[in-house]
Formats: sequence, structure tokens, C-alpha cells
Amino acid sequence: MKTFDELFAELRDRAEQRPEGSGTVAALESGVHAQGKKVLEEAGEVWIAAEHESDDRLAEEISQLLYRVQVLMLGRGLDTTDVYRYL
Ligand SMILES: N=c1c2ncn([C@@H]3O[C@H](COP(=O)(O)OP(=O)(O)OP(=O)(O)O)[C@@H](O)[C@H]3O)c2ncn1[C@@H]1O[C@H](COP(=O)(O)O)[C@@H](O)[C@H]1O
Repeated sequence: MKTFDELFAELRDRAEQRPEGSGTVAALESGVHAQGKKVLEEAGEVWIAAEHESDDRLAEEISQLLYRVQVLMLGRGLDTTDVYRYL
């Protein structure tokens, strides 16, 4: 189990170290357009899960959305503080 900040730190490390076999590295290399599409896709899955699926499935879809948002943040070079200042 990890927090939003812990996952972000892990993904930032992937972006810096570029380890072979990392899905995050592949997602970063796919570019902002593809990263944005993934965000939209996961958001749709969250919506469907919220209406039709269990709490557990919804939580899982939300975790994937958070991951995809973080990949997009890294793809655009944003840090969590850039976002948190608007919360
Ligand atoms: N939290 C996640 C995470 N959430 C979602 N995903 C990816 O998103 C996919 C689910 O999204 P989709 O519904 O689009 O599934 P899909 O279409 O089958 O996926 P793709 O074909 O697009 O890969 C998963 O199969 C993962 O590839 C994640 N991939 C990685 N992480 C975490 O990120 C960290 C770094 O991971 P690596 O970069 O793989 O080392 C680790 O802590 C991982 O647990």
C-alpha cells in the first residue's frame, strides 16, 4: 500500500532512472497525447464502476486513474506542489 505522494516519488524515480521493462517509462515515452487519452479512458472506467460495480472495483479503477494522472503530470514536467497550490 502507498500514498499518492509515495507513488509520485516512485514514478519520478522511474522517469529519472529509466529502468528497462517499466510500464511507466513506456507510458512517458508515448507522449502527452497518449497519456491524456489514458486519463480519459480511466476516468470513463471510474464512472462506469461507480454506477455498476462493487466498491472494491471502483477503488481499483480510481487507483488506475490516479496513476494515469501522475504519468501525465510527469509527462508535462509538473510536480505535486504545482497541483497542491490549487487545492
Ligand atoms: N499503480 C500503477 C498502475 N496503475 C495502473 N497501471 C497500468 O495501467 C494498466 C491498467 O490500465 P488499462 O485499463 O489501460 O489496462 P491495459 O489497457 O491493459 O494497459 P496497457 O495495455 O495500456 O498497459 C495496468 O495494466 C498497468 O499497466 C499501473 N502501472 C504501474 N503502477 C505502479 O507504478 C509503479 C511503477 O511501475 P512500473 O513503471 O511498471 O515499474 C509501481 O509501483 C506500480 O505498482
